[in-house]
Amino acid sequence: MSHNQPAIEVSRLRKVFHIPRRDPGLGGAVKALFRPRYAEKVAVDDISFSVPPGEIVGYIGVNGAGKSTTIKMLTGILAPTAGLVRVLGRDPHKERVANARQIGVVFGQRTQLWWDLALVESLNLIARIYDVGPKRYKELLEQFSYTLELGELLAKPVRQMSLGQKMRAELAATLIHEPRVVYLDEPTIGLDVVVKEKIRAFIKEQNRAKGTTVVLTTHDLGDIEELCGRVIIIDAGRVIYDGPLATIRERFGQYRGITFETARPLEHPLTLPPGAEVVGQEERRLELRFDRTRASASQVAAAVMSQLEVLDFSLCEPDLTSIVKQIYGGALSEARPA
Ligand SMILES: Nc1ncnc2c1ncn2[C@@H]1O[C@H](COP(=O)(O)OP(=O)(O)OP(=O)(O)O)[C@@H](O)[C@H]1O
Repeated sequence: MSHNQPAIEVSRLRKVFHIPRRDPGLGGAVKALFRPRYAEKVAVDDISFSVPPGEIVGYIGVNGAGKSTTIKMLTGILAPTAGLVRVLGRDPHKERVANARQIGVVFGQRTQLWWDLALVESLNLIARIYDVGPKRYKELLEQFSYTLELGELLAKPVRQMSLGQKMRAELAATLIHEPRVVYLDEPTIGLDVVVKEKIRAFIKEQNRAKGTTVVLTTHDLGDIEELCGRVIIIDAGRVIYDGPLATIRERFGQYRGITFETARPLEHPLTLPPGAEVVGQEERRLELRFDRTRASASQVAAAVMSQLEVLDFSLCEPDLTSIVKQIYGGALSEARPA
């Protein structure tokens, strides 16, 4: 691979799924058997981007946006309907074996470890499958044991591990053959803050030390904040933003969310300070958003509490759904969808 060749290149990529459609009931089942009909679902709709070697890029979007489908085409599991994919210069679907040697994948919920084997035995096997030399393997095992704190986990079978332990084990297994490109799908989902931090530090270190290219899919904006200089936001199969995280932070860091738990459901409209608005409401939960340059959290809280009996409230950072909504609303005029 030459120096200026991107690690990943995707051009006009499309994936269309054909979903069998049938009328309800037995009649429908019989009819479908003889004359199957299909509905088309365009999961990835003309996506292009390229990732230089050594970059950590956040690939984000709300549920169903098309992230996993893109990753599956990048790993070679799925063939594109149209368009081009190149990973380290290869077509990942046509050259699956060669591609697999140089990539690593963590899919949040699934495991590549042997359920009943002690972690170290799984790692031994994986190292052998990927031809990791014994000396290098020993070094890596030591490094990983240190940064991922694998210590007493090495002797433990995966079935006995907690969620956070499993994820640390999974990362070790994925990186033990030193892949040049790594796809991480929700690597910190469901984990507590301490484990999240460990995992983020590990990813950062691998990237810095080895120039590993990382594509990170996550709903956790904390992961993105800490790891990614660049984000690609997709929605309904299309790229709606591709650029520095800093731009997103500047434009949206302005907004904060505040959620109230109230004694009774809201019955009348609220009077709020300028820059504050209600964005969600259900039963006894009230979600507000406010512009930090125009109102403070305490002003908003005081206004709500003077009109409603509040049991509890919490502040939150802007989430992805609200960012996507604002992009559609024109918050990033240079990145508006076509
Ligand atoms: N094998 C399949 N057959 C039919 N439709 C599919 C298939 N896989 C995905 N889809 C559909 O394609 C769209 C994109 O799905 P995809 O899994 O890529 O989204 P995602 O962004 O990864 O979502 P999530 O964050 O929920 O994982 C969804 O509407 C989904 O229902």
